[in-house]
Amino acid sequence: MRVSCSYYWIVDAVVYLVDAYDKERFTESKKELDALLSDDSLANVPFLILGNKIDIPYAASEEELRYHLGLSNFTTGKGKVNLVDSNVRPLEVFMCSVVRKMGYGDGFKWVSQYIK
Ligand SMILES: Nc1nc2c(ncn2[C@@H]2O[C@H](COP(=O)(O)OP(=O)(O)OP(=O)(O)O)[C@@H](O)[C@H]2O)c(=O)[nH]1
Repeated sequence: MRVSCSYYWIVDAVVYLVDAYDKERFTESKKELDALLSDDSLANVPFLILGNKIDIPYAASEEELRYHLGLSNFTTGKGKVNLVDSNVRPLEVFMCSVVRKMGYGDGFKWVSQYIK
């Protein structure tokens, strides 16, 4: 059963939270992410990918997560990057720890520049 379309109507951005510690589920995470990225109703919507649980030593690094999610060549750059005329969907990976309250703030700041 596919229910994802019932989660959103008008979407300014997608925040996709991945457990960076749960390496066995990276394939599943990639599959779900790919489905969202290829969804026509989300075309051009900025994607913030958060790699969570980096307080755990064995958690994947940012580079590892990019690789396993197939994003190595698709991230558009941190900081202020003007993509207005480029027709490129803003997409970036930020690592975070929700329990330590760190990392996600930079991600939300980054994505907010693309929300009108
Ligand atoms: N160490 C650590 N634990 C966290 C962090 N964020 C959430 N957790 C813990 O992880 C446990 C499970 O939460 P999630 O991984 O979010 O679980 P879930 O996504 O609902 O479940 P799954 O779909 O099975 O992964 C809870 O005990 C959380 O407290 C984090 O940043 N660091």
